[in-house]
Amino acid sequence: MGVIAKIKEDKPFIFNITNEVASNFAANGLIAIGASPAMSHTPREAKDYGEIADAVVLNLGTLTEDRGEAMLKAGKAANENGIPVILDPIAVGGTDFRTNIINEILTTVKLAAIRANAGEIAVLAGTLDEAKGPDSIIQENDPEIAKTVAKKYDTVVISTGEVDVVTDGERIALCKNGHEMLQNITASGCLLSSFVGPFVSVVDDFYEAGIYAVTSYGIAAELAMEKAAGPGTFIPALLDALYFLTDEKVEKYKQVQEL
Ligand SMILES: Nc1ncnc2c1ncn2[C@@H]1O[C@H](COP(=O)(O)OP(=O)(O)OP(=O)(O)O)[C@@H](O)[C@H]1O
Ligand SMILES: Cc1ncsc1CCO
Repeated sequence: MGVIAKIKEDKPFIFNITNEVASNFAANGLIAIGASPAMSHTPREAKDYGEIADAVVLNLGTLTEDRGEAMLKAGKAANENGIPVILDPIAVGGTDFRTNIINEILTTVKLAAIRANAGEIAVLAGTLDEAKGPDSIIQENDPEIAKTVAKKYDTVVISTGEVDVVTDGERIALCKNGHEMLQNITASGCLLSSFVGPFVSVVDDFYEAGIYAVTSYGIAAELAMEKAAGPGTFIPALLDALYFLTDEKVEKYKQVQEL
């Protein structure tokens, strides 16, 4: 059975501690691909959700003390139950508050994948001091930098930009699907981070799951732009394209180069 068909059959439960900019969009995107999302950010239910989810997504966008605490609790509960955890370290290096919590997550939670833009990945690698802001791309997407981060944290890295890099520290794929209109709406990266959730829940090899997720998302963006007039109409068109995406379309349109 194809990966998307399996997601539609399993309806994986994706627990998201995400930011309020992305929350509604990410929930809709997850429903569109066939997953079942929950968004919550209180530390009081993070452990319970972290124990029963099929994947957990930790997104540092609009960070608060409570959200940081909830992320650590959910991440640890997921680890204890063998549930994959995805980290989106938004604007790492930008403030001490978020950098410290991101470092605490990185050192105490085992991650299935880190999904971030190329600038954020460079900060995690130590080759750049700060990722400017949540929406910025300030850096060429360098596969070697992504590989360094994957090795450092023993995880899959999904480093996004015009070309997305997916690596587990050994294997590297350049994923070329996508559309620049993704840059003209907010939270397209946040939705992608949540979107990786259902893929790591149904594909055991998280590197392959990452490739399939970014490629599917990129193809949906390309198909959406066949209908959209600009950023405003692109958002619903992207949700439509995610809803109608199939494994056959992914096979037909995928542009993946393994190095
Ligand atoms: N120049 C580009 N051309 C085509 N697609 C792009 C380009 N830049 C980014 N993308 C795509 O946009 C999506 C989001 O990636 P991006 O690197 O912008 O994440 P981000 O900065 O974390 O986003 P956000 O903070 O807005 O949620 C990815 O699917 C990526 O492939
Ligand atoms: C704009 C914005 N601010 C905090 S999170 C977020 C969404 C994109 O990262």
